[in-house]
Amino acid sequence: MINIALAKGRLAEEGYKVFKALGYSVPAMEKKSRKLIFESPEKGLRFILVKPADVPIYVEKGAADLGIVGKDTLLEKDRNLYELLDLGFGKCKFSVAGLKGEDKNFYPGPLRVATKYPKVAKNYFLKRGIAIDIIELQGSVELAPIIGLSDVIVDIVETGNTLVENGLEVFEDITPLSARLIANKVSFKTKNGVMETLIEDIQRYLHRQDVEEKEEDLKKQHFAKEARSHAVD
Ligand SMILES: Nc1ncnc2c1ncn2[C@@H]1O[C@H](COP(=O)(O)OP(=O)(O)OP(=O)(O)O)[C@@H](O)[C@H]1O
Ligand SMILES: O=P(O)(O)OC[C@H]1O[C@H](OP(=O)(O)OP(=O)(O)O)[C@H](O)[C@@H]1O
Repeated sequence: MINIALAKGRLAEEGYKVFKALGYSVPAMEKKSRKLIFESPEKGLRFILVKPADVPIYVEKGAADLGIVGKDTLLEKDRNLYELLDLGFGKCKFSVAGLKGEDKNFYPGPLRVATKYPKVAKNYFLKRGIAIDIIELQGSVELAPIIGLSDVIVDIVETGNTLVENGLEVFEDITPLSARLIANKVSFKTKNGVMETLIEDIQRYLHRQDVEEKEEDLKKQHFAKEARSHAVD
């Protein structure tokens, strides 16, 4: 049996879609419920739904053989495991942001930084040689600069809507992020045959997705060109 830890929330949904597309569906998972564990003995899989921040520890300790989690969580938790694949969904970035128009020179500091990701923030500002005070929050970090709790935030930005709607803007981008497939180091060796098949299946699926996306882009470009040429006629 292969145990797979999925980060409850947006990544679990996308992650499950990958397994479903590969024929490893577990119909019970598609129903709305409060269940946290789903087995498919005939397919040799068991999915467990855990808090995003807990996925790395489940995998490091071997409670899960595989996991799907954001690169943001991997950078923050820094656990001893294998990062196998970039799954291409859950795309966003880590940024430093603050009140619009207040992108001040960060010196002399210390800069007050509100974040759910203290390790990432410390590493980033350490490399920049900027002294900081971390204000660790569990969410809604965009509030901190608005009410004067911090000078800036370090957080995930996807569309940028949360920043805009709260009168903030990106000052600096730190790094791009996306969902990753991770593995327990021992399971990777001992359950090698089954794991390898699963990983190869996922790789083939990602490749197909990539090709389909490129074809779709080409089609869009073609139609846009046609529309432009008709407009000129
Ligand atoms: N706006 C976003 N766009 C794309 N991916 C995101 C976005 N926000 C978060 N993610 C990714 O999804 C993961 C899970 O985020 P989600 O919002 O579901 O849970 P969370 O708020 O981090 O955790 P919790 O449920 O414990 O509060 C993040 O770790 C990140 O990789
Ligand atoms: O750029 P956007 O598309 O607006 O997305 C960014 C928002 O998404 C995440 O919040 P989440 O929904 O996880 O809520 P949280 O504040 O509880 O972390 C992140 O912390 C930002 O607040």
